[in-house]
Amino acid sequence: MEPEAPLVGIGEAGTFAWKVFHERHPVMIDQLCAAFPYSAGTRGRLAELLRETTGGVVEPLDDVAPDHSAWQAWTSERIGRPWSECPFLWAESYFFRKLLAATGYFTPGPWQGVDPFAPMKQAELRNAATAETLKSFDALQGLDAAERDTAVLQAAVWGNRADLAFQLSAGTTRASSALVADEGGPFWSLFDEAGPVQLVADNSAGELAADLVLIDHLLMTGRANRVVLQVKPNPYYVSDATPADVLEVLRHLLVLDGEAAAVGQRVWDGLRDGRIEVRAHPFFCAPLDFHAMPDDLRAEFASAAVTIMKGDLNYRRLVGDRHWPATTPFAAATAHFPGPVAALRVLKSEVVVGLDRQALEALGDHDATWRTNGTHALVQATR
Ligand SMILES: O=P(O)(O)OC[C@H]1O[C@](O)(CO)[C@@H](O)[C@@H]1O
Repeated sequence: MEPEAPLVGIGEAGTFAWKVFHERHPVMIDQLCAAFPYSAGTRGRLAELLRETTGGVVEPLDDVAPDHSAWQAWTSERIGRPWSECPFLWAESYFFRKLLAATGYFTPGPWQGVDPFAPMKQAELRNAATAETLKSFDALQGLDAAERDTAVLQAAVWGNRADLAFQLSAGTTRASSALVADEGGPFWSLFDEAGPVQLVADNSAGELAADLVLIDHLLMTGRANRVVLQVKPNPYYVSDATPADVLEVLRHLLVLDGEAAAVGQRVWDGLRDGRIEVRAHPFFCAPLDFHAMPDDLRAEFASAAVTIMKGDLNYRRLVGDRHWPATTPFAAATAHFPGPVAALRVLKSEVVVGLDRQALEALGDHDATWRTNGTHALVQATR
């Protein structure tokens, strides 16, 4: 593989990453200011954040949050440099960290610890589409084992469409078409004997509910003897799941009927007896890819029988947020990862690897909107 494929950057006007900063972020900030009675000071800081990140230079953090020194290390090289020169992955993460600080999330006072994205996540959890997804879990009971494997996997993959940052520009009604890589067979063969599984979650609400169904299924079928559900330590990328969101989704499942409630109860019991554990390593909000993960997290993944990476952002962090040729083998792009790994993702950014040439030709690489418009997904797996 090419080790030096260029990083995706945010500087080139009109590119997908540039649009995230110049078109999507202003909409998101407007939504936040409509959802909360933020003071003029807070609104001013949010406006300044937009100005800084779309035309300014990288400014240091001015808060004293517990993660301040970690961020100093992650940002020191870029302070004073134009945002337009920054890699997309780095820039987006720092944007969200600064956004939290601007809302007072880290400052003692009434806004400390208030998740600015909570209203959106709660609305998503209670909307009609999520209700329909949760109701559809009832059908699992009537399926045979192979059909149930397929249904649970599909729900976990397509659940990743429920991403509020993405919906800000893509709209909510997209037709699903296809899996650009469909390695369901290799995915299930990773679980040839029961072992500990790591599931690195992405979004809350319907996606997290589908992830809990997958976790329950792995435990119920004896493929996993223990599952660690990794979530974000802080609100991030709008709808990413935090520990508080896990509880919110679980409580929501428990008051429903049917299979959703049954899964909720089994997950609750699993949390109580230790077969399921929720963790929120600080690195999951770092502006770095998984090549740079710290030793303790690497050791966690190394001790897992299988790690499942959910979603677009985790995919970018897994393979590196670079302009890889799409035919770069998934195994080569993830060779740095310390154990068997699978990716379940709806495509919402340009990065993709592991496609065969024929599939790529059929998709038409001259019009690359399939890479970013949320109509395509993938299941990839490697030992
Ligand atoms: O929730 P997901 O699947 O990680 O998607 C988030 C994606 O949305 C974006 O913020 C913009 O598409 C990407 O940067 C990111 O990869």
